[in-house]
Amino acid sequence: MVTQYKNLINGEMVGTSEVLDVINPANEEVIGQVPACGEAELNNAVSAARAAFKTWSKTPIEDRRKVVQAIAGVINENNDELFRLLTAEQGKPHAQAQGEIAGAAYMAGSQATLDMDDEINEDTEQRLSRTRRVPVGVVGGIVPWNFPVMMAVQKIAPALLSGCTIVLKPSPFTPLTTLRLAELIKDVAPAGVVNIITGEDSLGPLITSHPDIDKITFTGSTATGKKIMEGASKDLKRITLELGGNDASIVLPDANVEKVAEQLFWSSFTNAGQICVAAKRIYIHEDIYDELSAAIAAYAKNVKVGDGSQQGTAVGPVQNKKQYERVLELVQDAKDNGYKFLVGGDQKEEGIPGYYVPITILDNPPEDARIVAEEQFGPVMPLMKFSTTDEAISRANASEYGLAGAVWTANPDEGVRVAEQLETGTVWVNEFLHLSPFAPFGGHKQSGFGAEYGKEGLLEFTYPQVITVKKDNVPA
Ligand SMILES: NC(=O)C1=CN([C@@H]2O[C@H](COP(=O)(O)OP(=O)(O)OC[C@H]3O[C@@H](n4cnc5c(N)ncnc54)[C@H](OP(=O)(O)O)[C@@H]3O)[C@@H](O)[C@H]2O)C=CC1
Ligand SMILES: CCCCCC/C=C/C(=O)O
Repeated sequence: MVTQYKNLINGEMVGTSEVLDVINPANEEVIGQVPACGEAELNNAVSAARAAFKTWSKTPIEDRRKVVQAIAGVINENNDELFRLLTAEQGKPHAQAQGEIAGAAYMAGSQATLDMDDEINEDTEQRLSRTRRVPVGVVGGIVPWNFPVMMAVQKIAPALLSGCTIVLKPSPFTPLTTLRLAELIKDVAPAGVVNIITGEDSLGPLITSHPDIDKITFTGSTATGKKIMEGASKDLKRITLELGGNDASIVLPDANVEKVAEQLFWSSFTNAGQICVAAKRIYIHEDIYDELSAAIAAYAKNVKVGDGSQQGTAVGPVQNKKQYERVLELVQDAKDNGYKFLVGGDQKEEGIPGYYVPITILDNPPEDARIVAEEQFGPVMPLMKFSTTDEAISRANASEYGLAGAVWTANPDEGVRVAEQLETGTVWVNEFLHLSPFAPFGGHKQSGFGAEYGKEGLLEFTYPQVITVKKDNVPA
């Protein structure tokens, strides 16, 4: 008997007669069914959020903070149950799933400490002008399948703290952990403040163009981001878009090969490479290219790809069939063009269920190879050789994306000099995949706009309202 999950609407867990199957990518078996909501259920959720907004937006921020902290608390308390379910639906190995759940709780708890105090613009004898922040209203949150819990919480926490209410749609590929989380949220948040609904691919566009939703916060592909912008333009909804990336790492010649090989590997292969900020193009200086590429390949050969619930698995399957086929297509294109593979290049053994892509590392493919120029979003790592730092910077910047990047060097000052020339919203020097709840995270160019996290991320859920009092003109 397949477990039936319900949606959270107006403080109640509710189902629908139509349901959608959810598949475990490690074995392609159905592991749960979720409601297939349409317009009627969406309208109920939006009405509940609108009604709750009246009170929630007037609730003191200190009380809203407590609710966000309570959400962080229930996530932490239920890590053990949540991470197993997350592995089953998303595919990531247990340790990484545990990390995502703990990370989501940490991000929510930390964001709960943020403030949006009034700011004084002018305080003179003539006038007092201040900016206050007012919540935008009902938020529609749309999230993908690579970090379902982190992404859900990343939308819910700042929305609630700002005084907004939310209708959140998980990806139909990975809704289960979020719906379990919905049950936990039901017990700690007032009815209607958080609503979580699932449905077929018609649901996202319905949310985007719903006349009573005031803002969309979205994480996913650039192509979908553009559609959302279009759908939201009718009512001039506020939007925050966290989109794709084709993030470059630059390894300068003074980098210690032994120290960076393993870290570079995980900057590309964590979550089977399905991270917007994963390193997707690695530029290595020619002086250390042979040694470093050999060290990465040697490390890769001992990494186990398999079912994330099995001990020893370090890289799980790709999350869904569509993505699996896309990654295989890019690998096949590289083969057809005769590019050299240091590791991988073949498909999994025939007859084994699951969306497994063997670890794939390419040896110096050209810039215009599809596997370099496109966002792979899979367990794939092209290594490329460069001669001068300026050349590496210019190749790194030759992308329509601008999400993140990294520089690896024994000289952090030089790392910062290079970082400042990269056209991305985040750059790490001798670090990877670290996001802070206190720093704005967002893309340049076609990686989106707006920010999440930090005060900037919180303010995205608000309108500024400027109140000016003319002190010397009181008509008394
Ligand atoms: N930046 C990131 O973190 C991510 C980037 N990607 C990139 O996107 C590629 C495709 O992945 P895919 O799953 O198709 O990602 P999408 O961007 O299509 O999907 C992400 C979310 O958006 C929803 N959605 C899709 N179309 C619309 C629409 N027109 N209006 C409103 N919501 C919509 C999806 O729901 P539904 O499935 O029901 O349509 C899902 O909840 C990947 O290969 C990868 O390159 C993917 C995931 C995350
Ligand atoms: C271990 C890395 C955590 C990154 C979480 C943020 C991911 C964003 C995205 O893929 O959109």
